[in-house]
Amino acid sequence: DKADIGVIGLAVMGRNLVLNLVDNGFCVSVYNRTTRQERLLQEFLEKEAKQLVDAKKIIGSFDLSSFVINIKQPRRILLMISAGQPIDYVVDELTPLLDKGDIIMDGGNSEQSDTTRRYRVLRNVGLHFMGIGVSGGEEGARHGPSIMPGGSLEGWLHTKDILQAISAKADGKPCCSWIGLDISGNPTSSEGAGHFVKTVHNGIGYADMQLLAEAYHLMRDVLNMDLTEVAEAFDNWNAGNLEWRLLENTAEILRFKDKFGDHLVEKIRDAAAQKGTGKWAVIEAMNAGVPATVINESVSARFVSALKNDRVAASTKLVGPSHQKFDGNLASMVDDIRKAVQASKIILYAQGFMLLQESLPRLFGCYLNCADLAQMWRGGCVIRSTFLDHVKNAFILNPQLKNLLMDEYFINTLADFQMSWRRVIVTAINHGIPAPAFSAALSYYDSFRCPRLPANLLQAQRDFYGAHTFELLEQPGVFHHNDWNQGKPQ
Ligand SMILES: O=C(O)[C@H](O)[C@@H](O)[C@H](O)[C@H](O)COP(=O)(O)O
Repeated sequence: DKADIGVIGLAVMGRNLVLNLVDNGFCVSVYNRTTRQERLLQEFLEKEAKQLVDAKKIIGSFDLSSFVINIKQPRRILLMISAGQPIDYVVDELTPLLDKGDIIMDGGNSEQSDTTRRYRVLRNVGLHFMGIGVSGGEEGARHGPSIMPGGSLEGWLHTKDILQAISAKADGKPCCSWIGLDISGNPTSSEGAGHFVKTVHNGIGYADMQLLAEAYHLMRDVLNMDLTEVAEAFDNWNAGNLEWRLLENTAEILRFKDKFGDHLVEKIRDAAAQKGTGKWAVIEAMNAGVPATVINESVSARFVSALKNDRVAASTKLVGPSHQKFDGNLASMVDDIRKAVQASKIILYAQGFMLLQESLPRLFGCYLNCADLAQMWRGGCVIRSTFLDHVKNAFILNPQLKNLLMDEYFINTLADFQMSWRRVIVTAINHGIPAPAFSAALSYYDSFRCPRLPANLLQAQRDFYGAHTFELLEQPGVFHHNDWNQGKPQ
């Protein structure tokens, strides 16, 4: 029997997706470039594949042409390899082996413009290219990731059944639906839109993680809570109405003790790495003119953290507030921090969805169904949480909603939480604890709800030094230049 689909790349994500595909009854042709170091295919066939009920469901090939021959036509091929050059390399090798109508899906974290380029090149030779965002790590790949498919609509028509079968489910619905609608809401091809949605997902993930890191920093260094107490607090929050995967994982991390009985997390060097997706999201936000300040601060916080040695040196020179013991009510401050996390999260998602709504038409000439996307992120992915139900409801109530902050549920939640939020940031400032994501979120909130920002002065300054002109309040759209030297002695 020929395989239903082919998978190239048997590292963590690839091989777990293969097992997930077999669990869902699909026969899979597998291939992995064999290098001296890597005998992933050999190992996979000898280990995981052997343990399967029906090992015949996996067809291993040590060369690309037999890998291709083993797949039913139109062939559906999923690449689970590192983004960048390796994709171009494999696509160039594959293309001559394929027939018109075959489909290549890139399931890695590729940059959207690379995906758009590949989509256009392959379209010209009759092949369907899709860039699909896959989120959820090892566990997600094995038991159901969130899948964000974009690119060739024709390709989707042939892969929808497989991708929705292996994806996570939330409320019984797959966390996988097509990304790319035309102006009247019909599905349309969308070039790199699927990967761009994944990039923004990751940017949001960075900020979700940063918010929890800032909460932990305050609870550990200002409230002097030990990590087990912090983990308990996080579990209580999760038992409440959050059900937030990252929060669950973070509590587990805080509890984890190494063989010496010490909290491992406290031994980890505080210099955060990043592979690029968060940065791409920020760059696109700048291009789109969208203030994605919470993601921006979270990416920058990783850059600051990476200056570990400089920070240690600076800590002996730069003066902060004298240490004061926290003398407030611990339980209410912990609850204030919970509200600060949730309020900041609302701002973060409002900015994230605005970035997507602004960018998809501009970059890919297509539109997004935001309620569908909230459903896609409701299960399987790194950012999954019941919070996304409120996002989904907001867009079901008003599909044209431009900013989540104008949705009733979020307006009321922010009204309830804002004073706690302010207390937390003031406490952080008074204790010299950095809270870039909390602060950026609150600043955006106060800016967005401010009818008169001081940007009138910015316009005057720009006109003063560069004659860049300004509008008058009573005459929007008409630009004036003022002679700021008039009346001055020449
Ligand atoms: O959604 C996911 O499953 C993850 O986000 C995944 O894509 C990956 O773990 C990140 O890309 C790592 O990102 P950094 O290395 O940049 O933190």
